Amino acid sequence: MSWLSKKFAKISAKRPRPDGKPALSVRERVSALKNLPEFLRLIWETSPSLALANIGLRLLRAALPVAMLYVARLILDTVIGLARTPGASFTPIIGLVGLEFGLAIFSDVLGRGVALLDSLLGDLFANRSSVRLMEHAGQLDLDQFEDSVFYDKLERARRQTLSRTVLMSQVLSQAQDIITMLFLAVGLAAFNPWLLLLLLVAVVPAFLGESHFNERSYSLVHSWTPERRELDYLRQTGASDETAKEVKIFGLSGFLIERFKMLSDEFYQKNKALVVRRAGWGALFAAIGAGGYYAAYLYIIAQAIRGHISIGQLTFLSGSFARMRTLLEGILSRFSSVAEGALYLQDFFDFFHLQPRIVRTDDRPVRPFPRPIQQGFVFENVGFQYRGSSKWAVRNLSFTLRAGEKLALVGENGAGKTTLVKLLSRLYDPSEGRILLDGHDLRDYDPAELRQEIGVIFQDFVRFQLSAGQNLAVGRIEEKENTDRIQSAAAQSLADTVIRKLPGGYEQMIGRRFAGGVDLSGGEWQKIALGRAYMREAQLLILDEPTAALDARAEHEVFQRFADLTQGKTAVLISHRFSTVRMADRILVIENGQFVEIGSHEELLARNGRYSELFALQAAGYR
Ligand SMILES: Nc1ncnc2c1ncn2[C@@H]1O[C@H](COP(=O)(O)OP(=O)(O)OP(=O)(O)O)[C@@H](O)[C@H]1O
Repeated sequence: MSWLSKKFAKISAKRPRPDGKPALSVRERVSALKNLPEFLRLIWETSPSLALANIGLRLLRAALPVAMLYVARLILDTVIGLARTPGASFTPIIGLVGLEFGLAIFSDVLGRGVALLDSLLGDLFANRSSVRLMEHAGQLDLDQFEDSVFYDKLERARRQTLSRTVLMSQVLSQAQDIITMLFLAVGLAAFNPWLLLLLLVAVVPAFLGESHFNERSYSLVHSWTPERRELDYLRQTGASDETAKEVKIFGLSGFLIERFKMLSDEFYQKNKALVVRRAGWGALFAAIGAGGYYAAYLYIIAQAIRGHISIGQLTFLSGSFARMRTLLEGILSRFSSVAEGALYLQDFFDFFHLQPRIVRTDDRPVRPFPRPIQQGFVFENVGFQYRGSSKWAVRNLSFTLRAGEKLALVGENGAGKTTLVKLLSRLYDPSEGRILLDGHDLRDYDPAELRQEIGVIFQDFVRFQLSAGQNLAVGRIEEKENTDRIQSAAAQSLADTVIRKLPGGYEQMIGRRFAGGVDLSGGEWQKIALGRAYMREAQLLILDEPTAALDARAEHEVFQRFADLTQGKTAVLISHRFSTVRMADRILVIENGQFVEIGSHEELLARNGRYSELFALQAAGYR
């Protein structure tokens, strides 16, 4: 078995069988309907005026079919009457035909009005949902983004924002058709109530079939969310500017395509089996429905032949029956797709029910943030495990980051340096132990205020596809219009030398994603990202390998400036270059997430421990 097929077999084994027992019980499906009131409330809030207009037009539309059938009946009876009376006047028939014409035009106008309002309301709703989605995602914790179950929820919610507008039209059309049905049912019941029963017999099998297949289809799509996400990822990786370079160099195209084909083919086959069965059963149920209609038709014809009803009534009744059958079929099958839509809605709401844990809560009194920080940060036996990982990324970490000191973190790849920085900025909370700021747990401060006081530039900083000025301004987005501040941050981080060379200066779009964008070298991007740290008036600055891509001269200059510009501020530096590290007041060495030693460059060299060993190793490389 190849590596790929083994991995695939593992995935398939984990997934509930879509063609086996349904993933969701009937009770769950019915209970999903409880999401509809909340959904309708959201639609109403999107635009009460559009929603009201929509309901008004639909109510009018609901009454039209019965009115049109009734006019048609009058026309026929009048025609037959006129045919039997030689020399009779045409006037009544012209009036009736004119009325039917008017109703037809009115119906068309109403139909277009409803479609227009649906589309406007749907667009507004989709926009509003996307905004809510982004707002909510912005409040969630970083570790929630690193969890694949969360990602599946996010993915389903994202897909929902657009397709829910379809559900909206369906729910409204459902209400409209039910009202039309009631009007028609009154006429039919007055003639013979048994016809209503016959109608149900003709339609119910189709409804049951539809609901069954809808549920299967939902289970299939639901259980395939991770793979569909992978398919999107493969499609994106196989054809995007960001990956093109490595895909080409390593000849990965075939590998990606093979994986894509395998996954997409399996989904296609599963889905095909389902739709083929659905089509077969659908045809059978449609035949039962047609049988019911023709039985009723025969009965009504017999009544007309016996002279119990007029020809006009015959048309009215058979028209009502045919119309009701289509309506009822539509209502019932729409009911199951509304129920299905409500299931998807559950995913949408599930995402919004996810709550961040790192928030300001009422059960802990919030301390005002110290300005300035007096003592500093104390790590007390801090340990952290990433979600879903049994390994400790850091453990038993105890040390002090004094106020105003420059602390460098040294350790091999994977030692836990970035994790430590994420704990310091409360992107995560420790799994054990605690971090104190001026003697109080970090959790006693407002996380938003804490983050305002911390400026972090990560090694994998984001290359925003925005203008050069905006790329700096993201460090303090409230100041995006403050050109003086942006330019001074650029000067401090040496980004000004990069921006000066750009044809559009600060307005120049950078990155290649959009038209007119200019790409930068790794070091140039880094200088710009570094400028973000200077945009902030943070008391604690953290630079996680901020100079890795800089040349030796630029790095030296950056750190000279950094030392000057952060006078009196607390700073944490992560670097693999000892020439940089030695500039710090103290150096903390960690290994496999554990504390090894701490002290100044000279102290650590004198101690002859791990630091001096690593230092000697790097120095040897330069000799
Ligand atoms: N999001 C994550 N989920 C699970 N494990 C993670 C995650 N990020 C890091 N780790 C693990 O935690 C440990 C510490 O990683 P960390 O990124 O803190 O190391 P680092 O010292 O910054 O490394 P480097 O010098 O390579 O940047 C590593 O074993 C890593 O595999």
